Amino acid sequence: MAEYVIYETVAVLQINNPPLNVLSHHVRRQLMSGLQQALQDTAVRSIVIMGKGQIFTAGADVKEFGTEKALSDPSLPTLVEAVAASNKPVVTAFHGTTLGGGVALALASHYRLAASSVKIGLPEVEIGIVPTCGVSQRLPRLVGLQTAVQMIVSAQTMSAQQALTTGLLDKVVSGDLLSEAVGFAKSVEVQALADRRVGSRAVPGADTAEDVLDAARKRLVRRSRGAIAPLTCLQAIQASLLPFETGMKREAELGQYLWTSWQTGALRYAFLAERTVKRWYLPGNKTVNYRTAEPLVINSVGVLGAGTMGVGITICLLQAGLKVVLIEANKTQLDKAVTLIQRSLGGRSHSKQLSHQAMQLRATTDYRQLGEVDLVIEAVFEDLALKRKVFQQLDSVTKPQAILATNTSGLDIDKIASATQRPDKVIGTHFFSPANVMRLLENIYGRHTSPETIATAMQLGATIGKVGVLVGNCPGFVGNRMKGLNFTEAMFLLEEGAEPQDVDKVLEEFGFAMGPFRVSDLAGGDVHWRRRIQAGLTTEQGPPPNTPLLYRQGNRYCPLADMLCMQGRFGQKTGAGWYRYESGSRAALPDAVVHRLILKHRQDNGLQRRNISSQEIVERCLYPLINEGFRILEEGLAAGPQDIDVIFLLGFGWPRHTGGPMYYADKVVGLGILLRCLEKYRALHPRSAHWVPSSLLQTMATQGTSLTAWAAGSRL
Ligand SMILES: CC/C=C\C/C=C/C(=O)SCCNC(=O)CCNC(=O)[C@H](O)C(C)(C)COP(=O)(O)OP(=O)(O)OC[C@H]1O[C@@H](n2cnc3c(N)ncnc32)[C@H](O)[C@@H]1OP(=O)(O)O
Repeated sequence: MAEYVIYETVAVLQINNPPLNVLSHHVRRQLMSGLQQALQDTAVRSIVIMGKGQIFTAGADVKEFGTEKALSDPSLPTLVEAVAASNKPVVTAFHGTTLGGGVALALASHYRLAASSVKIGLPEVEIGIVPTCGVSQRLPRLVGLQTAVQMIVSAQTMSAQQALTTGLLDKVVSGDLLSEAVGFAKSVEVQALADRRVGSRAVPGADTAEDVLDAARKRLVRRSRGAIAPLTCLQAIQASLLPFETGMKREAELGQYLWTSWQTGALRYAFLAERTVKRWYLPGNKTVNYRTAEPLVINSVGVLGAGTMGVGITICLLQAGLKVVLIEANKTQLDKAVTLIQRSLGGRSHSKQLSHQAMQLRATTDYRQLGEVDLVIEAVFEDLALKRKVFQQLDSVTKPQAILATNTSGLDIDKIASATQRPDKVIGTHFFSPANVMRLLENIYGRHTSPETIATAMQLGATIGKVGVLVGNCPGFVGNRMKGLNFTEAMFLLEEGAEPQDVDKVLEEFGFAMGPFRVSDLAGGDVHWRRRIQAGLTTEQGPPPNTPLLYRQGNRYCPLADMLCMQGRFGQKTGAGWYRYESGSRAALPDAVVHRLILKHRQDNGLQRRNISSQEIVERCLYPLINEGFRILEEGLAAGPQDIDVIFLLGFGWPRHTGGPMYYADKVVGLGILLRCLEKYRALHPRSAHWVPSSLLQTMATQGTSLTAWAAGSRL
């Protein structure tokens, strides 16, 4: 709701819709009625709009989007224009965070005041919409095109000081916001309003406008990769160079275009899915969930292994204010790690002083120092035997109630847990590299993992700023199990006629930051080669004895990746992989050596080259992965499609504007079409088991059920 209070001549309208004061329909109705009351009351000479609670407002109510309420009277645009038309001065005074529609209200007001700690932002582009309600027209008039482009297209927040400097704010206050705002409103009651209306101003620096817009357009064409919102937002900003009323009409047209696009739905879904997965439960037993399980309090964490992952994990733990004991047997490696950590936390660069966070780190070669920690994250080399040995040791040196987490990207959690006397306290915490940057944490529960252990790992993820997704235990877990198929098919495409750069280009145009071959070169081809060797699919010298070159363990197999690794071509780190790299450069250059290798492989094995369409590349690389996602749901290894989608959005660079693999299958491709496509490729490639459609997909496609609707119904 919104509250209405009079302070002498000032009417104060306070939004009170906890926790985030979103501008839901009932709030808009009350704000509108308060505004009308203030305009009619002759004793009122000025109006203040502000928020109660922790923030001013998180903007329009995203959960209302797509429902009748979003457009019900008064809609947000109607309310904003009523504020703009007020013949009494309106002062918007904000604190905490002010986003989207909140900024629209402020820009329509005659004066803007903010607490010094405020963060102001326009996240609309991230949910695929134009900042309408006049934002794209008023903001450039107030702060200039350059800053408007920066704010609208990057969606980054601005501090109060920056907002003051750019002219977005009239005043930053440090005292009590309500009394400051009331005092300020009183002081402007006699001022003329005409030149306070932002819509009546001209855009400053209009003579350099084309240069600014051109540069932004070029940047966005390069970066957007299929997402339509950023360029559409830029078009709306460009319209601010037109007369205000014409620009507002253009803003509305562009707003409508995005509002009705499928990408908006996908981006909104992604926003909500990231929050939905926090409400975790065991797919097979919903009684074990975020409400019933209590996390342990974690004050100190041990990290075992000071390699790249161990360092990244340590940094995020320290950044969250936790105490960390970092253990590494190799003293040189340990010292190197400590330097990296201290540098990353901002200590030691200009002074001898360590940052407070860095001081919470104890680095040692002595395992026994783990005696007092509440939880250990093991981050040693990805080798089951080694991890089992380490867990045995951990079991004996840590206190009995300590939780033991393993950072593995696919090893069996139960086998690791069985090396200890406390399998109930063992859990997988799969961090993604770089661990201090990537927001995903895939948490894997084993057969014996207790609800308390799960709750603690999920809570720890939130504490260190990650989005934790709970999944069941299977080879590769959810992410790598699905992702592996993408690479498998990408290689088959090479056998059939494509080059690595063809496949990468198509998937980059689809929206991935990097195609599978560039990713492989970045990650290092040897990592997966070792895994294939461990799985008995290949050896360091080539196929295992008596094994056909193109088939392994009953399935079609492409040996090209193994052949590259046997030549020491591991990717960027060796200067050559699927591409070649000139010294010191990360630019992937097509390599004649790889071209000839593929050609010879085709000739030696009688593989016919054919032209492969972009559509086939997309279908072949993505549909098996999606099919595997259905199998994962069927096997009860993920609570819902949102969990899988969040894993791919945050861990594997899946283009956000498509919502994630499961949303994309459901809402963009269509389950019926997906099923028919899988059946087509299954007939063409009978020796690849991943083309066999999952029974869940078959049932849903045949019954015409929507996956996302089914999931929304079953979620806690
Ligand atoms: C019709 C007019 C069209 C255009 C003009 C106006 C457009 C807009 O205003 S679009 C909306 C712009 N705002 C956002 O996109 C807000 C995004 N929200 C956030 O960034 C964060 O929520 C936050 C920084 C504001 C707070 O973060 P945090 O404290 O971590 O909380 P959570 O993110 O976990 O959120 C808690 C809870 O609130 C729900 N929520 C957040 N924002 C909105 C919103 N704008 N509308 C509806 N609900 C919102 C969020 O989903 C969480 O709830 P659940 O756990 O139930 O999902």
